Amino acid sequence: MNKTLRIGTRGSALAMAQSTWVAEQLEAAGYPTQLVAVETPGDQSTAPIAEIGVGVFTSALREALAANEVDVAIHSCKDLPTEQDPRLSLAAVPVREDPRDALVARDGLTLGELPPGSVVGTGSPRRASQLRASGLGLEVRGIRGNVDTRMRKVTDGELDAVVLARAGLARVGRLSVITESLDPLQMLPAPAQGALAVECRVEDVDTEHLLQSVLDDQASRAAVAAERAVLARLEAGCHAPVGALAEVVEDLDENGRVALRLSLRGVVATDDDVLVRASATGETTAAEQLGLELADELLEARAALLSGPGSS
Ligand SMILES: NCc1[nH]cc(CCC(=O)O)c1CC(=O)O
Repeated sequence: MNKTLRIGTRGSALAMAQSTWVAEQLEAAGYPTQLVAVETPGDQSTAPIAEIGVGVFTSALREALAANEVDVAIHSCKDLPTEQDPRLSLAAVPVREDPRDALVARDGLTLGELPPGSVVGTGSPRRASQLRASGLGLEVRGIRGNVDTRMRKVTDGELDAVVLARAGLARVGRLSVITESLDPLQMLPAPAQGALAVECRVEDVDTEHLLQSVLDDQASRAAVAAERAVLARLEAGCHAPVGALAEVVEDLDENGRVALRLSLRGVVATDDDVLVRASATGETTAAEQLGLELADELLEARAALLSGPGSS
């Protein structure tokens, strides 16, 4: 098979970097590619993402793919809605970037060095809840815009710091602006942060196999499946901010033998920024099940907290 693969991409610097990387992998494996620009309403809007919905960045690309205008769609996996589009197949989850959130602060400061009252910008309710729960006395302010717009607010002195996905900065070659990569204990990343999702049409099995064999990474796919299952069940049960992170680790299986297992952590915030946490370990082959079980644990713990002694 040597037809040119048409790769649909958004025009932002991050999207172009991601699509170019995928194209390079495919070209290196002997498959000719062509990048096709697709505009999405999410790139035009300046409203908070929490209001316009997470699908804004991905739906136009998915429509172009379903309509056979392109053969491959590349998304940031964390921007993808949790329900699979029945017309499309998630053909590959490539090796994931470092999933941590990153602090970009004035004067090279780390999170712990920011004095109480410092103003930290983020448009993400998940990051906001974890920042307010940190006990550092930080003031959180909502922001949006591309990486440069957000960072300019720090250099201009309007904000003391912003929190961004480390992976986004890595992909556009801007790791040097980071003043601290935040430990997941302090800031659990969004489900699937740092991972790409590569989709094709469900009936295009040749492309599906090709994408899978060249690009798919089993450990990244399992981790993302577990994290997105946490999100899917929590979306159904409440609308609170969610963080989740799964990692493939060496552990003992049920028979006491060393095996690669999936270690999963989750956090959900209450309306007044109390954080409820849970963790679990399971088979990499049952990633989704592990995520669903962890979500149930989080929902129960959250319900117990909200109805517990002290509340009326
Ligand atoms: N919500 C926008 C978005 N979608 C994916 C990334 C970064 C790359 C990634 O997480 O894969 C970002 C920017 C950010 O959160 O700072």
